[in-house]
Amino acid sequence: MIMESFGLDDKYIHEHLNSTKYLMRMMKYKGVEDTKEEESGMEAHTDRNMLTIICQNSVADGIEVKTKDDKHWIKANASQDSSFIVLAGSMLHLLLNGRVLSSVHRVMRLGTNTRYSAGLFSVPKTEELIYAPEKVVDVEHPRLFKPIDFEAYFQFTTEESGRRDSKALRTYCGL
Ligand SMILES: O=C(O)CCC(=O)C(=O)O
Ligand SMILES: [Fe+2]
Repeated sequence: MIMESFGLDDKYIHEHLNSTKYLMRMMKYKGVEDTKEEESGMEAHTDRNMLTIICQNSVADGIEVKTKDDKHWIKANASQDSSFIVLAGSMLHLLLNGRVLSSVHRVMRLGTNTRYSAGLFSVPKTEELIYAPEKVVDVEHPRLFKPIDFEAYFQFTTEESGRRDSKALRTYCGL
């Protein structure tokens, strides 16, 4: 499991799991008119939650992930072995002190067929402040973010149009 490989023990992981809730969302994207090649389905953004698992129907791939150098979009097609796409959100980026990147992604509507997707979003429960544990902080990896209240951060991103801002986390609580 991802957290164990970062040296976090069972106790920490259980506390973390107990502090997480799960939301499931089904999404439907209309196909484009056959005169058009492709159109936006969901604009570029970074998920604000912890971890997202997306399952998209084979009719239309759709999800594209931005490369780290910010120059290209790559189609994030589910492989033949697994039909899921896993995306790290801003909260996982904060929790692991930047060691996992939360990718900027978007949905494109390609072709005339309707695209359906199902997303499972793990979301921190609001009572707990979220911060990187000492295990992932050291001289080479100084603490990047202040502890935050997820709900307050979420609110910030809606007010400051931060959903479109891939640097919203840094702006809000960067050290
Ligand atoms: O519908 C999809 O495939 C992805 C949706 C998405 O990125 C989101 O809801 O954050
Ligand atoms: Fe997303």
